[in-house]
Amino acid sequence: MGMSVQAACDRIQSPDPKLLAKAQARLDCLTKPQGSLGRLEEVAARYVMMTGELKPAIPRGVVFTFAADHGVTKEGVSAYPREVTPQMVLNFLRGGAGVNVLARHAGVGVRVVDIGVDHDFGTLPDLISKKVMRGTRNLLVEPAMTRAEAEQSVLIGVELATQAAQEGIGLIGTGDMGIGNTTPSAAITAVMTGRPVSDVTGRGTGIDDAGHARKVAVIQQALDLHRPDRSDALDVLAKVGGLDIGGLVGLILGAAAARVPVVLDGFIAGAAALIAVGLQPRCREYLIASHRSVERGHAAIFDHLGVRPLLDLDLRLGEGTGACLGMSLVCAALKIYTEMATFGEAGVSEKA
Ligand SMILES: Cc1cc2ncn([C@H]3O[C@H](COP(=O)(O)O)[C@@H](O)[C@H]3O)c2cc1C
Ligand SMILES: O=C(O)c1cccnc1
Repeated sequence: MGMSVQAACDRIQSPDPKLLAKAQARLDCLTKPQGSLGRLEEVAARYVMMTGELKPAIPRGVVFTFAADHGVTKEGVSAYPREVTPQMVLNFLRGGAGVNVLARHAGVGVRVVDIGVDHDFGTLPDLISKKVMRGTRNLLVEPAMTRAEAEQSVLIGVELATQAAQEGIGLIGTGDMGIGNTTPSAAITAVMTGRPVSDVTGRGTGIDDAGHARKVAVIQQALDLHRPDRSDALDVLAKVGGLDIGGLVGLILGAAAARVPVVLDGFIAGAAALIAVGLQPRCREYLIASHRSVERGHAAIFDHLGVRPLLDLDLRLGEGTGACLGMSLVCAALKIYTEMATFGEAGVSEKA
């Protein structure tokens, strides 16, 4: 691969705000009261600014679903057993998971990446095999990853996003599959936003009150033990993160460097975004948040990033399900931008 995380960050440029104004000027000529398509207008204008395409084609979209296991599942922090991670990977490859259905609905592809599942899949034609190791270590007792392992996970995401951009993919969505991954996501959120652990820790797959209390205690003990340095986002990712989250961090950085907009899924994607923005604040400009998840702490991520989600559907699944819906809205916004008639073309009178 030969690239460092630093080099990946350095390639990201801030978009030109003049493009936003140009796009808004076109939107204001379309046959509707000014601003009446609200956030669809904002999304279209931001897409134009991010990509630099003043007449954008409707992009081909792909959701990358990063799958990995988490050592912290030993502590009883999920309502489901660890074996579900590889089982769901096979479900993704057969097209039977929630993300497959919503991806078909949205007209986007799904690419499944094994970045750290604790299972030997052998060779499966449609699985992107990038296993760093068979799951992270238990963050309650030791760092989840070494710094080198965390970097490796990020660089895998960078490489996949870079390749997708080279293929002409114009919209990238984030997806995750990893039993236990709301625990590292909450840990990252607590560190990066500075909020108390109990404020940003939710029920994930649906743990009960006792399980939730255990989850909060596990995260608090891990933070007390490892003291991750929030000014060094890679340190946070390594000590209390996950391989799936690392892949998403790289996906965001690689997409931003290629000027490909990234549609974030739920809470796990939000945690990855906190790390990516911690590494390179400029990548924030390439993010579109699809929805606000039920998971406690997601709102704190949006507050911290200054990002506003498009949808609020009480989703709490992950996989990239919300991202698919968000990508469909991005395409709707771009069709408005490119297909609607202007006042001049349609002979409609403008505002008095
Ligand atoms: C059948 C099934 C399918 C899923 N697809 C995504 N997740 C989601 O739930 C997990 C995170 O929640 P927790 O931290 O509580 O384990 C992740 O795998 C996430 O992708 C699923 C979970 C299950 C059980
Ligand atoms: O917000 C999410 O993406 C989420 C929430 C709970 C469980 N899995 C994923």
